[in-house]
Amino acid sequence: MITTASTSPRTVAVAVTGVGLVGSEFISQLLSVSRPNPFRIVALSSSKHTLFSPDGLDVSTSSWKDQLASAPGKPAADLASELARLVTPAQDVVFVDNTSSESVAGLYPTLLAAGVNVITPNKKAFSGELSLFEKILGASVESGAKYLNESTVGAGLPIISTLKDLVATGDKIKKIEGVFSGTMSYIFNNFSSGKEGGPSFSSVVKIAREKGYTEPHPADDLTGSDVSRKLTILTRYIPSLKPKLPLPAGYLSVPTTSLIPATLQSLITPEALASSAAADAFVHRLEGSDAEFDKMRSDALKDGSVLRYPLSHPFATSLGGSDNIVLFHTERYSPRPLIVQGAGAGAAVTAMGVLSDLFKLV
Ligand SMILES: NC(=O)C1=CN([C@@H]2O[C@H](COP(=O)(O)OP(=O)(O)OC[C@H]3O[C@@H](n4cnc5c(N)ncnc54)[C@H](OP(=O)(O)O)[C@@H]3O)[C@@H](O)[C@H]2O)C=CC1
Ligand SMILES: N[C@@H](CC=O)C(=O)O
Ligand code: NA
Repeated sequence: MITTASTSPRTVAVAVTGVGLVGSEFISQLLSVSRPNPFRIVALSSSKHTLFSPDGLDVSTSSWKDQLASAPGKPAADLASELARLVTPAQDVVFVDNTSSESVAGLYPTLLAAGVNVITPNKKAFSGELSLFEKILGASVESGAKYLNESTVGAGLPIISTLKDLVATGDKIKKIEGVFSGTMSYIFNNFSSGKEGGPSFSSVVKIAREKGYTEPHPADDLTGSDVSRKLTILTRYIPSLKPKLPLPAGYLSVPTTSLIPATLQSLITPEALASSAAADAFVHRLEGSDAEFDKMRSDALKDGSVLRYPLSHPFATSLGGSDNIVLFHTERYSPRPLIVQGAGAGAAVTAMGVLSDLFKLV
């Protein structure tokens, strides 16, 4: 819980779990916060190694990776218990989950119940079983600890905060439309730009991955499940759309069309989606389907379309890079919608969203 009335300067104990693309960039941004930096890093952890010091780690941008690599492991649940013990009326504790792990997401209710704030770009807890989401809400209300997840939709773009503000101030959401995938945006902006020919589909997916736009396994983007998760997250902030319990296992409310070629379908299993070796193999195998995607591109052009919209649609040519665009049509923002647009994927903008959530807490 964050309080404002205090006579001594407060510091905030921050534990960072997941030090991949977004996590590393987040640590770098956090360590670069201008003085006085209110944040003290008490833990850094990957799935194999954990650095933990209740008084604050002595780490720098150039040293933390080596320090972490030589540290022993600690299960995330044990770290959660240690963090719970750090919560006192004088000390705020924040758990920052930069993984895409469901098991780490499953710890949020326990952390929140113990008064540990949770900040994350991980979509799993907010787009999976509704019962987990409800436990998160309940634990947060009961203890006063906050959870903030701006980067789960549109990376650092203010989409969740905008939606929450609209709802909290009594506006009525009529429709939300947009482009919710940085990866899809990048792929289609570069693969099918409305001109004859162009790069191969697999090469563009590979570059999107190298640029850090894709999920750890790019199939999570190409199946549409990443977009489905984001839309599910948004629906949960719209009171009139709140689904009713009980929901079937694995429930996701938003159906999407998959771009995975039929020949590669068998590679997409839950185990594969959690494996970086499987992700490498998948991207490699995608080359075998390039001719299929070339044909889709030229067929679309013959119909006066790019591979997502007719050329006349504003989204067809007005977006570049990994841009997302979200149009909120509401009672107040009508007939012209409130529009949020900008890069919707990549380490820098995602970590910025996570760090800005941290600033919102203090
Ligand atoms: N990339 C982007 O543009 C955006 C990403 N996001 C989200 O940000 C999150 C991170 O993405 P990204 O950095 O690209 O993914 P990465 O795969 O690069 O990083 C995730 C890290 O989590 C670690 N990890 C996995 N399980 C655990 C665990 N149990 N405990 C500690 N660490 C663990 C993995 O490493 P190891 O197993 O080696 O420890 C890995 O390094 C994801 O949830 C993603 O959906 C959200 C918006 C945009
Ligand atoms: N893989 C995602 C990253 C952000 O959520 C995307 O491409 O949008
Ligand atoms: Na966002």
